[in-house]
Amino acid sequence: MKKLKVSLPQQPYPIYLKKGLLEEIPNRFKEKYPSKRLALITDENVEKLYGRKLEEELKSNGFKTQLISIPPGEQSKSIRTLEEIYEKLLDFQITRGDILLTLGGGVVGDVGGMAAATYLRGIPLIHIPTSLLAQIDSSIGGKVAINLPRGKNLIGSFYHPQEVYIDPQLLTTLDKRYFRDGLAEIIKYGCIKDKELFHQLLAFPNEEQLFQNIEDIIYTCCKIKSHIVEKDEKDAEERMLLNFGHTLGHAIEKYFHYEKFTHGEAVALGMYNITKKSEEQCITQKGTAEGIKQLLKKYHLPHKMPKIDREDLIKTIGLDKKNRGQYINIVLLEKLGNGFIQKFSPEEIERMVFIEKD
Ligand SMILES: NC(=O)c1ccc[n+]([C@@H]2O[C@H](COP(=O)([O-])OP(=O)(O)OC[C@H]3O[C@@H](n4cnc5c(N)ncnc54)[C@H](O)[C@@H]3O)[C@@H](O)[C@H]2O)c1
Ligand SMILES: O=C(O)C(=O)C[C@@H](O)[C@H](O)[C@H](O)COP(=O)(O)O
Ligand SMILES: [Zn+2]
Repeated sequence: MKKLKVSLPQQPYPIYLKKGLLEEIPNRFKEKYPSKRLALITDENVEKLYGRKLEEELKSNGFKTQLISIPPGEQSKSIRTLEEIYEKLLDFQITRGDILLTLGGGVVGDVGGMAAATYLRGIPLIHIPTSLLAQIDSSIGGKVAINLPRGKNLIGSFYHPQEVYIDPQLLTTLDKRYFRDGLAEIIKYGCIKDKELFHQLLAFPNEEQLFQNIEDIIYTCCKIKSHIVEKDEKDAEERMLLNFGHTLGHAIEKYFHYEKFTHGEAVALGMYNITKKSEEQCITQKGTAEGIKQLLKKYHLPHKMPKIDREDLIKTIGLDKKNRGQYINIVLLEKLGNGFIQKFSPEEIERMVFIEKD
């Protein structure tokens, strides 16, 4: 078992990483949380694969549990789904002395975490991430959110879990498209902080070989994210680096109504196209964009900007949470492995997001 820690002064929490960890959870909880009642939030896919079995085993270990299953996919990051979760938590009469467990990908973690952060003004939360993206990104750092039609993650909070349990074994059932979603965020870490990781991803002959090394890759990503969150929990500066590719990426997701592109695909588009632009403006070292393009193509992630109404794009970018006053903060690369935050005026941003056809 590998263990990391997010050492936040008010609420440090452990991250456990081990193949087969899911099966150990009922016994671990029996020792750690004997009298707690557990609400288990998952989605309909993960419920069938893992949720029902986990609930049964928790029950046979004496826990009173309530399984709450939401439709899979981005559309569940909505006020309507959140309200449905609230109603079920109310029926279950969960209290602040109990635990809300999320078992799923980033969508379950975000909307389930939002419920934990707000129901009764806060219920203790534990994440059991089941997608690659959730294991290397969304289950750590405390960002929880839902979308509005006009913008991504516009409603949310910083609400950290008490613990995170990562079982890479669960990735064996993950659809390739969503495995690649997680790869986009791993590529992001390589771009902003770790060029060795970037080159390692390039060096794997194929996804199968990469998967052989997934536990070490997950550990590396969790370490990078934990370190950044410890330095800047609330996105004041350094943590914005984790948003590389997201200014354009979130605008793309929203423009296509959170349907056409997954989050990882949109972030891939954002990372490449903003770097192409910043290279053209001699902000980024020549050749960086081409390197990103090669890696995205290797793992079947998109790089060609879809046709988007410019006004809509500019308007959505104007809502980005990294903005401060009239200025828009965008994460750029000086070179591979070295991200930084650049401030743009609204006029300057027009030049940055006018994307010619590739
Ligand atoms: N809070 C954060 O810090 C943070 C970080 C990154 C991304 N996110 C958010 O995460 C979301 C994307 O997360 P995602 O890529 O996990 O998408 P997701 O939660 O929609 O999961 C993708 C699909 O895989 C299925 N699935 C999940 N685990 C599975 C498994 N083990 N086996 C088989 N199927 C499985 C799900 O049912 C779903 O159909 C976006 O909303 C993004 O904004 C949040
Ligand atoms: O944890 C962070 O900080 C991130 O930016 C991680 C991102 O990968 C993730 O998509 C996050 O939800 C985006 O944050 P937001 O503040 O732009 O909603
Ligand atoms: Zn992301």
